[in-house]
Amino acid sequence: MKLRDFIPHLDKPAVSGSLDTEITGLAYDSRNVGPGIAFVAIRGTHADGHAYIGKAIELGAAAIISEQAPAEDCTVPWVHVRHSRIALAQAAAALNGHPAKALTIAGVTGTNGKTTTAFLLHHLFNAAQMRSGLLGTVFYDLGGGEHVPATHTTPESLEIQGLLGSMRDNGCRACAMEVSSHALDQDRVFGLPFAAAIFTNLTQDHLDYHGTMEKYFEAKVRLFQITAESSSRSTLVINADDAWGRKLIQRFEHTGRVVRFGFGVGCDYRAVNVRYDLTGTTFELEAKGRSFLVRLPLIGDFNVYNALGALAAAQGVGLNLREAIKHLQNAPQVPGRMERVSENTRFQVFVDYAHTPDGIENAVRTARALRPSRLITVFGCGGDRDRGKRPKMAAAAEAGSDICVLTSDNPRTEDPVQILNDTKAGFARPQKHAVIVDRREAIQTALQHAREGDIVLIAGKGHEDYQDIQGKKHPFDDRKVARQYLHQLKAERAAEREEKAAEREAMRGGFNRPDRPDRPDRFDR
Ligand SMILES: CC(=O)N[C@H]1[C@@H](OP(=O)(O)OP(=O)(O)OC[C@H]2O[C@@H](n3ccc(=O)[nH]c3=O)[C@H](O)[C@@H]2O)O[C@H](CO)[C@@H](O)[C@@H]1O[C@H](C)C(=O)N[C@@H](C)C(=O)N[C@H](CCC(=O)O)C(=O)O
Ligand SMILES: Nc1ncnc2c1ncn2[C@@H]1O[C@H](COP(=O)(O)OP(=O)(O)OP(=O)(O)O)[C@@H](O)[C@H]1O
Ligand SMILES: N[C@H](CCC[C@H](N)C(=O)O)C(=O)O
Ligand SMILES: [Mg+2]
Repeated sequence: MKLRDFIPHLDKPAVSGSLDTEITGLAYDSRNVGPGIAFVAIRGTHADGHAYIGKAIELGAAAIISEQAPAEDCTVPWVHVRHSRIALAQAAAALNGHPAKALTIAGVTGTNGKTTTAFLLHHLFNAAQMRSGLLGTVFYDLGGGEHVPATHTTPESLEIQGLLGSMRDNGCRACAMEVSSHALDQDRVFGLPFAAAIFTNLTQDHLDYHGTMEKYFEAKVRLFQITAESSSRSTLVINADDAWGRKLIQRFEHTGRVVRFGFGVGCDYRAVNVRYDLTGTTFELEAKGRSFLVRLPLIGDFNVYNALGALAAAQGVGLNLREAIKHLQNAPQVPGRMERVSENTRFQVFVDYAHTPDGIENAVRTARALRPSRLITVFGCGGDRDRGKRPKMAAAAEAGSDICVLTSDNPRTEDPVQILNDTKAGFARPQKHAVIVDRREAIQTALQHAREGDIVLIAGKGHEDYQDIQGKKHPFDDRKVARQYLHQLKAERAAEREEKAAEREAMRGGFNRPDRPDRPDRFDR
């Protein structure tokens, strides 16, 4: 593409240099610049990309897109824009041939439930023969049969546009994507024509980044602004049981495109008569004046919300509701979300991604609903993240569990012991719980102490396969660690049983077996 081809897609840019310059790619990091690449300078939380323009020119940048005007003696083509993040999103869309136009995109935002809801929608699209991509925390599915590891829940606009381009090239017609508050704040999804937006809920998280709940909420609101503006037929699917959800409804009620979901009276998609078992949930859906029986192979009342949101959005973008309900019963297990890792054991073990006070409260309540003899909860709090949530997570874990085992969860650059101390402060009865820095040891201790009928809930890391310590990702997967140890315990217990059986056999042989003269019966002596 020539530089001139980008210009109509940008907002009133001031251009200097040759418009015939060939641009083969874009980069927002100077370290990825080379000949043919236009460098887009963006301001970040740690650095200002404008400080790296010199570096980008040294590396052969074909052009610069910047919020600053060029120096008078600058010879490199220069595009001066008002917002370089927005320019990045616009230029990336143009470079990839506006792939979003070929896709029905549904965006999911909220503190908890984005991954699960996006998974459900992705499944519903595919089951309706509408090949779908997926962008989210666990992996990216580009419709080509293989999963791409996720770098972010919602990557930078340049990556998003490239990923959407691959989806389109692979024959996708839809995309279910998680939209994080960071992404909204940083314009990573600028210009995407969302056909539906879903709001799951809003509770405390990421205050290290947003500062206040109000600002965190305002970031979420942007998805609904973008969606409302994207087309006159877009659908705004909002959890009406959530207090912030109701505020959102108030803001967008005038558009006539709000669809409410929840358990409350007055919801357009309402769940009643919910029943749980070890493998899933059954409920009645009241929608459009009709009632449907829904079977969801996921446990937890929070997943009823996720299913309602997914069904409402699916219908909003034109899928048949009855068909969607039928397909929901075959929805996949979301990796690391209330994932049962125990089989044929005397107690149950679940791995879950709860890493907020609300997430912990929900996961613990779900485990409780399965009526364990005791609930043992292993959890920790991430380093370099919202510190205010730490004691609240401890209080939530303690409130629903019989015993907590507090441990590390990605300490990142913080001192793990300090994180444990911050968290422990939220326990009302700290003496009841164990604090074990090493996560493997913590999981093993919980499993070792589990008795028949107990549930061990291992929360916080879900699908993650690493433990981030001082910026280094050490391989660590809660599910593997638990399974390995369960096998070890099983083997040890089998060996113990064999040993006891052998002892009993030996005793019996010694006492009662006249055919063994070497082991005379005690009573014969
Ligand atoms: C807080 C945050 O969102 N940070 C993101 C942000 O980085 P930053 O603002 O710190 O960037 P910076 O280091 O200040 O640099 C500013 C600019 O200078 C450039 N630079 C920098 C150095 C250099 O030598 N040359 C150069 O050009 C950088 O590439 C960047 O463009 O922009 C980067 C590029 O897009 C992101 O990779 C980075 O994500 C970091 C890794 C991160 O951890 N983000 C998390 C918090 C995040 O986004 N999470 C949400 C999910 C949250 C949830 O829902 O739970 C997500 O969507 O994944
Ligand atoms: N609708 C919901 N309401 C409250 N809690 C939920 C809901 N759905 C899931 N959870 C809990 O939150 C955890 C995270 O769920 P999920 O991964 O779907 O959310 P997410 O919004 O994608 O999280 P993240 O922003 O970290 O990617 C789950 O493991 C579960 O414990
Ligand atoms: N998207 C969340 C994930 C948290 C997962 C948890 N394991 C942790 O590290 O705190 C974050 O980056 O804050
Ligand atoms: Mg997620």
